[in-house]
Amino acid sequence: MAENEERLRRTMMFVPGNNPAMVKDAGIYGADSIMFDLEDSVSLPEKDAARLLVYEALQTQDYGDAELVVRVNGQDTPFYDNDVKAMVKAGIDVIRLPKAESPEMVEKLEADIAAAEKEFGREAGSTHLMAAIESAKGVLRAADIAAASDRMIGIALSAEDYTTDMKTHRYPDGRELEFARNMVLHAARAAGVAAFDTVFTNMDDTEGFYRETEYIHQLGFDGKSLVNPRQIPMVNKVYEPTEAEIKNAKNVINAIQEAKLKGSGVISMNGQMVDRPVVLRAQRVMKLATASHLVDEEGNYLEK
Ligand SMILES: CC(=O)SCCNC(=O)CCNC(=O)[C@H](O)C(C)(C)COP(=O)(O)OP(=O)(O)OC[C@H]1O[C@@H](n2cnc3c(N)ncnc32)[C@H](O)[C@@H]1OP(=O)(O)O
Ligand SMILES: O=C([O-])CC(=O)C(=O)O
Ligand SMILES: [Mg+2]
Repeated sequence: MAENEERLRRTMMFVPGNNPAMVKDAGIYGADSIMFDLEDSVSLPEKDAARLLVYEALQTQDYGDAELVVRVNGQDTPFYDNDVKAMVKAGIDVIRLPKAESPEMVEKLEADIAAAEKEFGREAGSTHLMAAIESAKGVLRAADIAAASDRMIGIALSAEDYTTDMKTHRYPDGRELEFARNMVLHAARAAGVAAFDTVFTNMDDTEGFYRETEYIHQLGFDGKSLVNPRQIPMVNKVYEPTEAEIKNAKNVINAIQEAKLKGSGVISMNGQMVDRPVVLRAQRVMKLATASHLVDEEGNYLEK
């Protein structure tokens, strides 16, 4: 799973699986991950048609470097088995389990994926999975859910269903989500997987979207689930390191390389101690700077 752990996942865009135009064009907006939805954006009569459409698109469309994810229907629905089989057969990168409430649910998905890989001649272990936490039960078991499978790439908070379960709704200040956000984030970090914040559904409230994204970026989330392509550049903007952060990160990496040549793991740079955590943070800044096209191949800041 090494290559997945290293992936940037700032933007994971939902694409309704029953909408041919959206499914076809989903690759043009530059999302880090494209998430085809077979669950709540697809009405019951359209479930089979959506699965067929996404299956076909995965065979024929070029989605570039984007990670391809599908949200299957829940394990308590008659659609789940066919969803998992078809998506593994099509070679999807990641299956997202909605409404995850226990590690046993993740283990079931893992077993179902493994069986499908065998049935359809896919490489064993090549299909990854993630879980969406959408209820009080799920939040309270987030740590066990996040650690339940070697195929796990991340867990996501799903606040629309979660606030319904909690008998509240979403407020502009997001205080109703504080506990869940912190639980999901800590569970993800403890398990060494990615953490995704929930969707923001008011497309006209740009200010509110920026406020929420800045907040979850500050907390430490890897990124957000999105519902609209207009949200992608806004998230990327928030995750873009500043010129000062990039220049400092480059200096840190240079300094630690020099120190290593002299056999030391810790040095002082402009009076500031530089050790492993500082270097790891600098490496993440450089990765985000590269993704934002803000540095050249040597990591030098590109003046705008
Ligand atoms: C609680 C939950 O489960 S949330 C997850 C499930 N929900 C979803 O998946 C909803 C996904 N989003 C959408 O369907 C739409 O973005 C809506 C309904 C929210 C807004 O739709 P619109 O007002 O038409 O969006 P907008 O005008 O910004 O669309 C601009 C372009 O982006 C496309 N687009 C919009 N949303 C998406 C999307 N999620 N994926 C791919 N393309 C999209 C539109 O088709 C349109 O393309 P065009 O210019 O070629 O015609
Ligand atoms: O995963 C998400 O953010 C969307 C979702 O299903 C929810 O909020 O219930
Ligand atoms: Mg939901």
